[in-house]
Amino acid sequence: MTTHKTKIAVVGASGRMGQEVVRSVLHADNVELVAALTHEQSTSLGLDVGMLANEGPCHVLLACDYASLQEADVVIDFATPAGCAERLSYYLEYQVPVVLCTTGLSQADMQACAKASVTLPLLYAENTSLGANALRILVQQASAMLGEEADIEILEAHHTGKQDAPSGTALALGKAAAEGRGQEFEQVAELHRNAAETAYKKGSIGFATLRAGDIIGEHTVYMVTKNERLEFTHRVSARSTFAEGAIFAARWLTRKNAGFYRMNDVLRVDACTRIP
Ligand SMILES: NC(=O)C1=CN([C@@H]2O[C@H](COP(=O)(O)OP(=O)(O)OC[C@H]3O[C@@H](n4cnc5c(N)ncnc54)[C@H](OP(=O)(O)O)[C@@H]3O)[C@@H](O)[C@H]2O)C=CC1
Ligand SMILES: O=C(O)C1=N[C@H](C(=O)O)C[C@H](O)C1
Repeated sequence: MTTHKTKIAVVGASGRMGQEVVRSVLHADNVELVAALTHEQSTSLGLDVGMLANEGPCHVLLACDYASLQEADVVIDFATPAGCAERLSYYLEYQVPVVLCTTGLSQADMQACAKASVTLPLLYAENTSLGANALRILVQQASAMLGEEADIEILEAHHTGKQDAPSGTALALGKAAAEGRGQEFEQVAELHRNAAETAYKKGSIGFATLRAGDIIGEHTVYMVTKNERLEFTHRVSARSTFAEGAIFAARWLTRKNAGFYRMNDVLRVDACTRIP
Protein backbone atom coordinates (compact mmCIF):
# COMPACT_ATOMS: atom_id res chain seq x y z
CA MET A 1 0.00 0.00 0.00
CA THR A 2 1.40 3.45 -0.87
CA THR A 3 0.85 6.11 1.79
CA HIS A 4 0.41 9.75 0.85
CA LYS A 5 3.55 11.70 1.58
CA THR A 6 2.98 15.22 2.90
CA LYS A 7 4.68 17.69 0.54
CA ILE A 8 6.68 20.16 2.57
CA ALA A 9 8.22 23.52 1.66
CA VAL A 10 10.90 24.79 4.04
CA VAL A 11 11.37 28.55 4.33
CA GLY A 12 14.64 29.83 5.80
CA ALA A 13 16.07 26.58 4.45
CA SER A 14 19.74 27.59 4.60
CA GLY A 15 19.61 28.55 8.29
CA ARG A 16 20.52 26.47 11.35
CA MET A 17 16.94 25.29 11.81
CA GLY A 18 16.06 25.23 8.10
CA GLN A 19 18.89 22.76 7.45
CA GLU A 20 17.80 20.65 10.39
CA VAL A 21 14.26 20.47 8.99
CA VAL A 22 15.64 19.55 5.55
CA ARG A 23 17.66 16.73 7.17
CA SER A 24 14.67 15.44 9.13
CA VAL A 25 12.38 15.58 6.07
CA LEU A 26 14.93 13.66 3.98
CA HIS A 27 15.12 10.97 6.67
CA ALA A 28 11.34 10.60 7.23
CA ASP A 29 9.21 8.36 5.05
CA ASN A 30 5.86 10.15 5.42
CA VAL A 31 6.99 13.53 4.08
CA GLU A 32 8.64 14.85 0.93
CA LEU A 33 10.67 18.03 0.38
CA VAL A 34 9.20 19.95 -2.58
CA ALA A 35 10.64 23.46 -2.09
CA ALA A 36 13.37 25.24 -0.13
CA LEU A 37 13.08 28.99 0.04
CA THR A 38 14.96 32.01 1.25
CA HIS A 39 15.25 35.70 0.40
CA GLU A 40 16.55 37.32 -2.82
CA GLN A 41 19.89 38.44 -1.35
CA SER A 42 20.86 35.05 0.06
CA THR A 43 24.37 33.99 -0.91
CA SER A 44 23.25 30.34 -0.94
CA LEU A 45 20.66 30.72 -3.74
CA GLY A 46 20.82 27.91 -6.31
CA LEU A 47 22.59 25.43 -4.02
CA ASP A 48 21.19 21.93 -3.50
CA VAL A 49 19.77 22.01 0.04
CA GLY A 50 20.60 18.33 0.57
CA MET A 51 24.25 19.26 0.06
CA LEU A 52 23.91 22.29 2.34
CA ALA A 53 22.54 20.01 5.05
CA ASN A 54 25.41 17.50 4.57
CA GLU A 55 23.04 14.84 3.30
CA GLY A 56 24.18 14.60 -0.32
CA PRO A 57 22.18 15.90 -3.28
CA CYS A 58 18.38 15.89 -2.94
CA HIS A 59 17.73 17.84 -6.18
CA VAL A 60 15.81 20.63 -4.42
CA LEU A 61 17.60 23.93 -4.97
CA LEU A 62 17.45 26.90 -2.63
CA ALA A 63 15.24 29.46 -4.37
CA CYS A 64 13.40 32.73 -3.76
CA ASP A 65 10.47 32.24 -6.14
CA TYR A 66 7.51 31.60 -3.86
CA ALA A 67 5.39 30.32 -6.79
CA SER A 68 6.89 26.90 -5.97
CA LEU A 69 4.58 26.88 -2.94
CA GLN A 70 1.92 25.66 -5.36
CA GLU A 71 3.62 22.25 -5.11
CA ALA A 72 3.39 22.13 -1.31
CA ASP A 73 0.75 20.81 1.10
CA VAL A 74 2.26 22.85 3.94
CA VAL A 75 5.10 25.29 4.73
CA ILE A 76 7.50 25.10 7.66
CA ASP A 77 8.93 28.59 8.20
CA PHE A 78 12.09 28.97 10.31
CA ALA A 79 13.25 32.22 8.70
CA THR A 80 14.24 35.42 10.49
CA PRO A 81 11.58 37.94 11.61
CA ALA A 82 12.54 40.41 8.84
CA GLY A 83 10.30 39.78 5.85
CA CYS A 84 7.64 37.91 7.84
CA ALA A 85 4.75 40.06 6.51
CA GLU A 86 5.85 39.51 2.92
CA ARG A 87 6.12 35.76 3.47
CA LEU A 88 2.64 35.68 4.96
CA SER A 89 1.34 37.39 1.84
CA TYR A 90 2.77 34.54 -0.28
CA TYR A 91 1.23 31.88 1.97
CA LEU A 92 -2.12 33.62 1.53
CA GLU A 93 -1.67 34.03 -2.22
CA TYR A 94 -0.91 30.33 -2.68
CA GLN A 95 -3.28 29.24 0.11
CA VAL A 96 -0.72 26.98 1.71
CA PRO A 97 -1.03 26.22 5.44
CA VAL A 98 1.96 27.34 7.49
CA VAL A 99 3.75 26.29 10.66
CA LEU A 100 5.49 29.54 11.61
CA CYS A 101 8.35 28.99 14.06
CA THR A 102 10.08 32.39 13.93
CA THR A 103 10.53 34.23 17.22
CA GLY A 104 11.13 37.92 17.84
CA LEU A 105 8.11 38.89 15.73
CA SER A 106 6.66 42.39 16.16
CA GLN A 107 3.11 43.04 17.33
CA ALA A 108 2.27 44.02 13.75
CA ASP A 109 3.59 40.63 12.53
CA MET A 110 1.47 38.80 15.11
CA GLN A 111 -1.58 40.79 14.03
CA ALA A 112 -0.82 39.90 10.40
CA CYS A 113 -0.70 36.22 11.47
CA ALA A 114 -4.09 36.51 13.15
CA LYS A 115 -5.52 38.16 10.04
CA ALA A 116 -4.03 35.51 7.72
CA SER A 117 -5.49 32.74 9.89
CA VAL A 118 -9.00 33.89 9.03
CA THR A 119 -8.59 32.24 5.64
CA LEU A 120 -5.57 29.98 6.21
CA PRO A 121 -4.60 27.26 8.69
CA LEU A 122 -1.69 28.92 10.56
CA LEU A 123 0.11 27.39 13.50
CA TYR A 124 2.40 29.67 15.48
CA ALA A 125 4.99 27.85 17.57
CA GLU A 126 7.77 29.66 19.42
CA ASN A 127 8.96 26.18 20.46
CA THR A 128 7.98 22.95 18.70
CA SER A 129 9.33 20.55 21.33
CA LEU A 130 6.97 18.47 23.45
CA GLY A 131 8.85 19.26 26.64
CA ALA A 132 8.69 23.05 26.33
CA ASN A 133 4.96 22.90 25.70
CA ALA A 134 4.39 20.58 28.66
CA LEU A 135 6.48 22.95 30.77
CA ARG A 136 4.23 25.87 29.85
CA ILE A 137 1.23 24.03 31.36
CA LEU A 138 3.16 23.03 34.50
CA VAL A 139 4.33 26.60 35.03
CA GLN A 140 0.81 27.95 34.73
CA GLN A 141 -0.46 25.41 37.26
CA ALA A 142 2.36 25.98 39.76
CA SER A 143 1.99 29.74 39.48
CA ALA A 144 -1.76 29.43 40.18
CA MET A 145 -1.00 27.33 43.28
CA LEU A 146 1.64 29.64 44.72
CA GLY A 147 0.05 32.97 43.77
CA GLU A 148 2.00 36.14 44.48
CA GLU A 149 3.75 34.44 47.42
CA ALA A 150 6.35 33.33 44.90
CA ASP A 151 8.88 35.50 43.11
CA ILE A 152 9.04 34.29 39.52
CA GLU A 153 12.18 34.71 37.40
CA ILE A 154 13.00 33.15 34.05
CA LEU A 155 16.51 32.44 32.81
CA GLU A 156 17.15 31.39 29.22
CA ALA A 157 20.41 30.36 27.54
CA HIS A 158 21.10 30.06 23.81
CA HIS A 159 23.92 30.01 21.25
CA THR A 160 25.69 33.19 20.25
CA GLY A 161 23.91 33.37 16.87
CA LYS A 162 20.52 34.00 18.43
CA GLN A 163 19.21 37.47 17.56
CA ASP A 164 16.21 37.98 19.85
CA ALA A 165 16.06 38.21 23.66
CA PRO A 166 14.32 37.12 25.73
CA SER A 167 13.60 34.03 23.66
CA GLY A 168 10.10 33.33 22.38
CA THR A 169 9.87 30.36 24.74
CA ALA A 170 10.89 32.44 27.77
CA LEU A 171 8.17 34.96 26.92
CA ALA A 172 5.59 32.18 26.52
CA LEU A 173 6.61 30.73 29.90
CA GLY A 174 6.29 34.19 31.45
CA LYS A 175 2.82 34.60 29.96
CA ALA A 176 1.80 31.22 31.39
CA ALA A 177 3.11 32.24 34.83
CA ALA A 178 1.24 35.57 34.69
CA GLU A 179 -1.93 33.84 33.54
CA GLY A 180 -1.63 31.33 36.39
CA ARG A 181 -1.73 34.05 39.00
CA GLY A 182 -4.26 36.23 37.17
CA GLN A 183 -1.91 39.02 36.11
CA GLU A 184 -1.65 41.01 32.88
CA PHE A 185 1.71 39.91 31.46
CA GLU A 186 2.53 43.34 29.99
CA GLN A 187 2.04 44.98 33.39
CA VAL A 188 4.35 42.66 35.33
CA ALA A 189 7.03 41.61 32.82
CA GLU A 190 10.54 42.97 33.39
CA LEU A 191 12.10 41.87 30.10
CA HIS A 192 15.67 42.79 31.02
CA ARG A 193 16.01 42.06 34.72
CA ASN A 194 19.66 43.02 34.80
CA ALA A 195 19.16 46.47 33.30
CA ALA A 196 19.71 49.22 35.84
CA GLU A 197 16.17 50.58 35.74
CA THR A 198 14.46 47.26 36.41
CA ALA A 199 15.25 46.58 40.05
CA TYR A 200 13.05 43.98 41.77
CA LYS A 201 9.38 44.76 42.32
CA LYS A 202 7.05 42.39 44.22
CA GLY A 203 4.74 40.55 41.79
CA SER A 204 6.90 41.17 38.73
CA ILE A 205 8.19 38.44 36.40
CA GLY A 206 11.82 39.00 35.49
CA PHE A 207 13.77 37.70 32.50
CA ALA A 208 17.51 37.14 32.21
CA THR A 209 19.46 35.98 29.18
CA LEU A 210 22.70 34.10 28.51
CA ARG A 211 24.29 33.91 25.05
CA ALA A 212 27.20 31.47 24.95
CA GLY A 213 28.84 29.01 22.55
CA ASP A 214 26.57 26.47 20.92
CA ILE A 215 23.85 26.10 23.58
CA ILE A 216 20.80 24.89 21.65
CA GLY A 217 18.12 26.07 24.04
CA GLU A 218 17.66 26.03 27.83
CA HIS A 219 14.96 27.61 29.98
CA THR A 220 14.55 27.65 33.76
CA VAL A 221 11.59 29.13 35.59
CA TYR A 222 12.33 29.88 39.23
CA MET A 223 9.49 30.15 41.72
CA VAL A 224 10.94 31.28 45.00
CA THR A 225 9.13 31.58 48.33
CA LYS A 226 10.52 32.03 51.81
CA ASN A 227 13.09 29.29 52.52
CA GLU A 228 12.28 27.17 49.47
CA ARG A 229 12.21 27.25 45.72
CA LEU A 230 10.97 25.39 42.67
CA GLU A 231 13.10 25.31 39.51
CA PHE A 232 11.50 24.08 36.31
CA THR A 233 14.13 23.41 33.65
CA HIS A 234 13.88 22.34 30.03
CA ARG A 235 17.01 21.63 27.98
CA VAL A 236 17.24 20.64 24.35
CA SER A 237 20.33 18.72 23.29
CA ALA A 238 19.63 18.37 19.54
CA ARG A 239 17.92 20.71 17.04
CA SER A 240 16.26 17.66 15.47
CA THR A 241 13.81 17.86 18.42
CA PHE A 242 12.49 21.17 17.05
CA ALA A 243 12.56 19.93 13.44
CA GLU A 244 10.63 16.74 14.22
CA GLY A 245 8.07 18.70 16.27
CA ALA A 246 7.58 21.10 13.36
CA ILE A 247 7.09 18.22 10.90
CA PHE A 248 4.60 16.53 13.23
CA ALA A 249 2.68 19.83 13.51
CA ALA A 250 2.83 20.39 9.73
CA ARG A 251 1.25 17.01 8.98
CA TRP A 252 -1.45 17.72 11.59
CA LEU A 253 -2.13 21.16 10.08
CA THR A 254 -2.88 19.78 6.62
CA ARG A 255 -6.05 18.21 8.07
CA LYS A 256 -7.31 21.49 9.57
CA ASN A 257 -9.54 24.31 8.40
CA ALA A 258 -8.49 27.95 8.49
CA GLY A 259 -7.68 29.11 12.02
CA PHE A 260 -4.93 30.16 14.42
CA TYR A 261 -3.40 27.11 16.09
CA ARG A 262 -0.75 26.49 18.76
CA MET A 263 1.35 23.44 19.66
CA ASN A 264 -1.07 22.64 22.48
CA ASP A 265 -3.72 21.98 19.85
CA VAL A 266 -1.41 19.44 18.22
CA LEU A 267 0.03 17.77 21.31
CA ARG A 268 -2.97 18.11 23.62
CA VAL A 269 -0.50 18.52 26.48
CA ASP A 270 -3.12 20.53 28.32
CA ALA A 271 -5.36 17.48 28.44
CA CYS A 272 -2.37 15.25 29.26
CA THR A 273 -3.13 13.08 26.24
CA ARG A 274 -0.74 12.53 23.36
CA ILE A 275 -1.81 11.98 19.79
CA PRO A 276 0.09 8.83 18.76
N1 LIG B 1 9.95 27.32 17.15
C1 LIG B 1 11.04 26.66 17.48
O1 LIG B 1 10.98 25.55 18.02
C2 LIG B 1 12.36 27.28 17.18
C3 LIG B 1 12.41 28.53 16.65
N2 LIG B 1 13.59 29.08 16.27
C4 LIG B 1 13.52 30.38 15.63
O2 LIG B 1 13.71 30.20 14.22
C5 LIG B 1 14.31 31.36 13.66
C6 LIG B 1 15.53 30.95 12.87
O3 LIG B 1 16.53 30.45 13.73
P1 LIG B 1 17.92 29.93 13.17
O4 LIG B 1 17.69 28.85 12.19
O5 LIG B 1 18.80 29.68 14.33
O6 LIG B 1 18.44 31.26 12.41
P2 LIG B 1 19.40 31.40 11.14
O7 LIG B 1 19.86 32.82 11.13
O8 LIG B 1 20.42 30.33 11.15
O9 LIG B 1 18.43 31.14 9.88
C7 LIG B 1 17.51 32.05 9.41
C8 LIG B 1 17.39 31.84 7.92
O10 LIG B 1 16.39 32.72 7.40
C9 LIG B 1 16.84 33.20 6.14
N3 LIG B 1 16.14 34.46 5.86
C10 LIG B 1 16.48 35.71 6.24
N4 LIG B 1 15.55 36.59 5.80
C11 LIG B 1 14.63 35.87 5.12
C12 LIG B 1 13.45 36.20 4.42
N5 LIG B 1 13.01 37.47 4.32
N6 LIG B 1 12.76 35.22 3.83
C13 LIG B 1 13.17 33.95 3.90
N7 LIG B 1 14.29 33.56 4.55
C14 LIG B 1 15.00 34.52 5.16
C15 LIG B 1 18.35 33.36 6.30
O11 LIG B 1 18.98 33.29 5.04
P3 LIG B 1 20.49 33.83 4.82
O12 LIG B 1 21.33 33.11 5.82
O13 LIG B 1 20.81 33.44 3.44
O14 LIG B 1 20.46 35.30 5.03
C16 LIG B 1 18.69 32.16 7.17
O15 LIG B 1 19.02 31.05 6.38
C17 LIG B 1 14.59 32.29 14.85
O16 LIG B 1 13.54 33.22 14.96
C18 LIG B 1 14.61 31.35 16.04
O17 LIG B 1 14.32 31.96 17.25
C19 LIG B 1 14.77 28.40 16.41
C20 LIG B 1 14.79 27.15 16.96
C21 LIG B 1 13.58 26.49 17.40
O1 LIG C 1 16.82 30.66 18.31
C1 LIG C 1 16.85 29.51 18.81
O2 LIG C 1 17.81 28.76 18.67
C2 LIG C 1 15.67 29.06 19.56
N1 LIG C 1 14.61 29.82 19.55
C3 LIG C 1 13.35 29.54 20.12
C4 LIG C 1 12.96 30.60 21.13
O3 LIG C 1 13.26 31.79 20.90
O4 LIG C 1 12.33 30.28 22.12
C5 LIG C 1 13.21 28.14 20.63
C6 LIG C 1 14.48 27.48 21.11
O5 LIG C 1 14.71 27.80 22.42
C7 LIG C 1 15.67 27.74 20.21
